[in-house]
Amino acid sequence: MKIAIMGAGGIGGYVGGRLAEAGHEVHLIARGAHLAALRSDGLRVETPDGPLSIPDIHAAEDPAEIGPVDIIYFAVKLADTDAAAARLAPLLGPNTRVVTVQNGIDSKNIIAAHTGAERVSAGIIYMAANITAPGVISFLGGVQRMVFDGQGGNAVLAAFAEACNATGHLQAETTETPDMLVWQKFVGLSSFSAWTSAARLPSGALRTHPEARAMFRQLLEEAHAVALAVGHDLNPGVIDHTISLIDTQPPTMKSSLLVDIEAGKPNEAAWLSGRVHQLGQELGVPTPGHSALWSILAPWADGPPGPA
Ligand SMILES: NC(=O)C1=CN([C@@H]2O[C@H](COP(=O)(O)OP(=O)(O)OC[C@H]3O[C@@H](n4cnc5c(N)ncnc54)[C@H](OP(=O)(O)O)[C@@H]3O)[C@@H](O)[C@H]2O)C=CC1
Ligand SMILES: CC(C)(CO)C(=O)C(=O)O
Repeated sequence: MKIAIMGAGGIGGYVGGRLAEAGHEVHLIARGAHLAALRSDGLRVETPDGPLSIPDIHAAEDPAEIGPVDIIYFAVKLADTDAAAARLAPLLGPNTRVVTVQNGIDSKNIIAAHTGAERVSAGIIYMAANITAPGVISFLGGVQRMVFDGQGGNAVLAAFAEACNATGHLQAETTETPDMLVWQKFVGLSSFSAWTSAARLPSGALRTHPEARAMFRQLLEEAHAVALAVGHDLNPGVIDHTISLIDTQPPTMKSSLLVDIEAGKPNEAAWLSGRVHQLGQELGVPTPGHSALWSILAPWADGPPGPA
């Protein structure tokens, strides 16, 4: 398949690298020092099973250099979504689909405003990866699973899921109920990311602490109540499911939000815990835990606060 990766960071760089390794025509869209390194030295992905190196990966800044593709795998941070989606036109052919597994509940609508809703397949990804140096992605190991909208058996999306599975690393499936999955992840991740980021601690140090553990459940309950108020009839089992998921992951696990804060980067808190707080206010659903943690995280949303 011909695949463009819009945003070749932790997620996009890893997924693009695996698909290129499997022989697909993958074009990474990047910028700045990362683009320069991709062009001069290629892509390097560090994994617990050893490094993956693709010296001749295609890397471009301008989508017009690439032309129409089968799949646009859309993986910029949420704050960059509108600007990046506005640049997709040269990549669109008659059957092109845009797969977004970005966190939060907003990316589908933002992208659709530029491409038309029929092209956008939204979903979720469970994996942890980040850029550790220009041209270098680090995958920490563990789960690497994505699920995205199959749009009633769309052939391009089905072929993309098959291509991912055939890498022997990525696990992909399509679903006909993507909103349910996106909201389930939103409930879990808005809570997990605020919990780990406000404490500046990985999950292991929090999940064994009784008060911190109780706060995680409270955050999940609040986000679940917001989802119900919006009209997403999520099973309350999502709360225990998320807790047991976190309990079975390595104790060193951090949210991508905490990784960004520690790296001094802008972060997605406004789209996660901040969004739970905002929806709670609008819908009259109490969210005291999220509101408190969002007030702690908000000054860091655009990067480290300046001097007082
Ligand atoms: N990382 C993770 O473990 C997980 C992330 N996610 C979600 O996946 C999405 C992507 O996250 P992640 O991979 O961490 O993000 P990264 O910040 O690692 O990568 C995004 C990349 O996109 C680049 N970019 C942004 N805008 C443009 C543009 N207009 N043109 C070219 N390049 C651009 C960024 O460049 P620059 O650095 O210059 O801004 C950066 O290199 C997010 O929504 C995140 O929540 C979901 C699950 C886990
Ligand atoms: C918790 C995790 C790593 C699960 O994929 C995630 O989605 C994130 O931190 O953004």
